[in-house]
Amino acid sequence: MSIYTGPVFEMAREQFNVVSDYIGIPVEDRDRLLLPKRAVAVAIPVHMDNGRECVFEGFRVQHHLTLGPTKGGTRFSPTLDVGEVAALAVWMSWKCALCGLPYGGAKGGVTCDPYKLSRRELEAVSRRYMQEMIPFVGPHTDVMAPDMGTNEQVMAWFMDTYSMYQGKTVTEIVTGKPVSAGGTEGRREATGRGVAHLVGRAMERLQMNPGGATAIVQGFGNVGSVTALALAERGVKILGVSDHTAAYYDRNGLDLASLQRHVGEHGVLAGWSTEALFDPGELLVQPCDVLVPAAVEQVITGENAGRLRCRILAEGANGPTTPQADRVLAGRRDEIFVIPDILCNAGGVVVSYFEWVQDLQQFFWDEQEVLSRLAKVLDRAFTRVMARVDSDHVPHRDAALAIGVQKVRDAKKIRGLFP
Ligand SMILES: NC(=O)C1=CN([C@@H]2O[C@H](COP(=O)(O)OP(=O)(O)OC[C@H]3O[C@@H](n4cnc5c(N)ncnc54)[C@H](O)[C@@H]3O)[C@@H](O)[C@H]2O)C=CC1
Ligand SMILES: O=C(O)CCC(=O)C(=O)O
Repeated sequence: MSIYTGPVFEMAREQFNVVSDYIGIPVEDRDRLLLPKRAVAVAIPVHMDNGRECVFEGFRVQHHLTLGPTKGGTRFSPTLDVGEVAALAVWMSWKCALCGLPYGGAKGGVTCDPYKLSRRELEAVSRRYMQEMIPFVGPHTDVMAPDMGTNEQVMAWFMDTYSMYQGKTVTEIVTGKPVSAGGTEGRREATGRGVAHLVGRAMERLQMNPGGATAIVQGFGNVGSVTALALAERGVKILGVSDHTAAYYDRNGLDLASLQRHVGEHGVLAGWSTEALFDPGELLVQPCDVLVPAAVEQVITGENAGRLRCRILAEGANGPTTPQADRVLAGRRDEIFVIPDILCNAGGVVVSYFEWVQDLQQFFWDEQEVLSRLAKVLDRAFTRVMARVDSDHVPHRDAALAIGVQKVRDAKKIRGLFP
């Protein structure tokens, strides 16, 4: 029996099969493309502040090494399992290939609740996780980055731990580090800014004006908060936001600066206001021009997809939309413009690629250079996806996935990995 089980991996498999049918990949070639090259599971013993020892489970899944090292984030979440990590690694592969990055996909993480760990405990978990992973990662093997539940500080601890074991500083072992520790300008904001940039491209195509448009954002961490701010900078009014502790809605628009101050002080949205409190489940189906799921998987489902009242669905999160929802949305193609996750949130890994390149060269760019290169890569990917949608009349997700999957398949074929 496969170790890759669970609803999130099944979702990645179903999407892959839909696209394989579309581009004609024989059934017997599919496992070679879908099943990860390697999966590592480690135990992470940590002395907790209460004096007890707690052993956390950690994972790293490297999907394929055909185009270069593997690349992808690290997730700290209480429900994480190897099936979810593998799905996220598979999606990283298609994303990197779609954007023309010289990487395979990877993902990793620890089954823990970062909101319940003290700073000392978080540092201990982070350092021990990297220490256990040292034999399996490297600047030309597998390069980690942040994902849900981790941040620049965790990346700095990863880099420091790896470097201590090498006896020298190896900044290129992880991306998403603070600028002061060898990171690049623009990485922290890259995913959210990329989402807003692509919303802008979608609006151009739909002949919509961002000034006066409205948005709702689920998730108010790195991706959600930066997306909300970047959309607001373009003139979009933010009507609703949520995180795992609270949801707020105001049809006149929310005060983003105040929300950000609150999260900066308290770490979560809860406690910001009593008047604007809203039912989190209902937030996604409120009328708006742009809906941005920027938190967990599988929030747009077969049940609520028919009730969405947005014009653009911009998938900041990985895997927010189930295949059942995709079937509903396919029937609503003229009403809802989907920017699929592997395109929509690619800004993060694109700037991670720039960070890796800069670290390898020890030659650093200014923020303007990072941003203009980011826009170029995202524009190219957007144009390619839209060209495929126009020529083949397929849903946007299928077009994006087809480009990514085909690129990996071609590389494997030319290297002789298929009979
Ligand atoms: N950080 C990055 O550069 C990238 C992140 N992503 C994806 O974006 C999503 C968010 O990641 P980050 O912002 O980095 O994580 P984060 O840890 O900074 O923030 C996650 C946010 O989601 C909220 N959240 C968690 N469960 C929720 C729920 N059930 N309902 C509503 N909100 C919930 C949290 O409270 C928090 O506000 C994930 O799907 C991640 O894989 C994708 C590409 C790059
Ligand atoms: O920046 C990276 O390398 C990966 C970011 C990530 O985890 C993602 O795009 O889902």
